[in-house]
Amino acid sequence: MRCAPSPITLANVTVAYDRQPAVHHVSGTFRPGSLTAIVGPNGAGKTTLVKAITGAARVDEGRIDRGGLAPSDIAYLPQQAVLDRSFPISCLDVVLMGHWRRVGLFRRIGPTLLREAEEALEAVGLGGFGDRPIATVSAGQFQRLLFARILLEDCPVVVLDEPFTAIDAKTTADLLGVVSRWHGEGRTVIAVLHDHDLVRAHFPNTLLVAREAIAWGSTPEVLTASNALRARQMAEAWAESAAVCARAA
Ligand SMILES: Nc1ncnc2c1ncn2[C@@H]1O[C@H](COP(=O)(O)OP(=O)(O)OP(=O)(O)O)[C@@H](O)[C@H]1O
Repeated sequence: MRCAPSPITLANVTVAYDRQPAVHHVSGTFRPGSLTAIVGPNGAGKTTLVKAITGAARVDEGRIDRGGLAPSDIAYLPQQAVLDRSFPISCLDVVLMGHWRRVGLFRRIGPTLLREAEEALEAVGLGGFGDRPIATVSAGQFQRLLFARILLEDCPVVVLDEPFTAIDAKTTADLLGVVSRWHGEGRTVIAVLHDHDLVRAHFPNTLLVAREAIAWGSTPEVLTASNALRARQMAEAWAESAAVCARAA
């Protein structure tokens, strides 16, 4: 790992689009080496929150303390829908992009880096796929590819947004194995997920969001029927046309 993970602390974090808060007043800490699921109804602010954590969205109020880590120390896998697979490059090229933080865009990729990329492809079950154009791989194979790229990035913090959506059971199981490997290596892993059974089985900690943090702690304590009901009620009560958050910061 490039460096040790630090706690990531959210203090009263609000993120807004056009002054309309998407998620607000979230406080809490992702401990170093923790494995946390972020769950909540559609439109609850999960993606917005992880974008703020990775530095991809601006925090309007409050603060995110990454404990000295830069946003570039955080590997981020966005939702599949935002990724364009028509780009004419090979699977190996995609994985090699995982090196750029360490070597820059223009340094020659030598045999060691190339071998690491091939090993990453093997690790996600895509040995031999290096020369394939990305337009020819399935959605599940492409997700494996993106996990291989994160393997190369070697970041202390990994943030995944809905990594198993539209992915079959075998691919999900294999990629959960990679998540478990990252956790075992002491990295901090945060994943936005919708499948509560999967969260219960594989994620020790959970943050339940419905525009604000409904609960954050150990998964069995967070994923209760009463918290789920509260989250649903909060999400349904949210008026999209509501004015700027009225609650005092
Ligand atoms: N770029 C944007 N501009 C304006 N509003 C946005 C933007 N992105 C998200 N929003 C709004 O912010 C709110 C939270 O969206 P977000 O995508 O963070 O929720 P989510 O919990 O990840 O949802 P889902 O589970 O459906 O992916 C929604 O009301 C959404 O319409």
